[in-house]
Amino acid sequence: MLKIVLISGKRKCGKDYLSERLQKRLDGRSRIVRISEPIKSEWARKHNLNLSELLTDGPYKEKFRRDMIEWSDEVRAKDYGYFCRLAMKDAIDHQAIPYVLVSDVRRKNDIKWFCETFSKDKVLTIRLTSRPETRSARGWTFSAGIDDVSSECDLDDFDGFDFIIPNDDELDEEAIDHLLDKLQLKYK
Ligand SMILES: Nc1ncnc2c1ncn2[C@@H]1O[C@H](COP(=O)(O)OP(=O)(O)OP(=O)(O)O)[C@@H](O)[C@H]1O
Repeated sequence: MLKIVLISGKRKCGKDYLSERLQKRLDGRSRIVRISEPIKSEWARKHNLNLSELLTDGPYKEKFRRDMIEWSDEVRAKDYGYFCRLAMKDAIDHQAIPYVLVSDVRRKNDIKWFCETFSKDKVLTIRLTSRPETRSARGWTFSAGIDDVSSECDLDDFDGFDFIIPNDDELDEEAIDHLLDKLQLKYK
């Protein structure tokens, strides 16, 4: 049965890290979907930029982050599901893979779109939290226009998460299995 896990958390809380750990443990039963992918691919096409560099975690992505946020907000204002729909297109076409891990959920409207589109019983929400010191040690520094806008803060006051997971320490295999058990996702 299709299950969609929506993973959110502030920058450098470990959303990608956790998604990859879960995917590895689920061994072929899951795929990772990133809402930022269609944002980046449309942005790259529009501005004739290098998409593969934009998709990696580095200075190139950071250089365009603020402008991409502003532009994608304008698109979302007209259609809040626009990027979620594009990001999920391939995943829906490959339903043989039962679990989808959405690794960069940032807004209440993202959650709303998934619940409306797939029904609430298929959707699980995770909020990852890390202390500011932990995030700094992972390379985060506060940037005005990025850390104080809705793409980063909209979910701060959302109180409907199914699971809130602290991520300050190394997650060992037992911790990953424990989380998968809580999510009721099957692994071997
Ligand atoms: N529990 C953990 N143990 C060890 N390293 C971790 C852990 N969680 C995250 N990291 C590391 O911290 C860094 C930031 O994590 P990650 O890229 O997953 O954050 P993110 O929330 O996806 O960030 P962003 O929103 O900026 O894309 C990565 O180098 C990742 O490997």
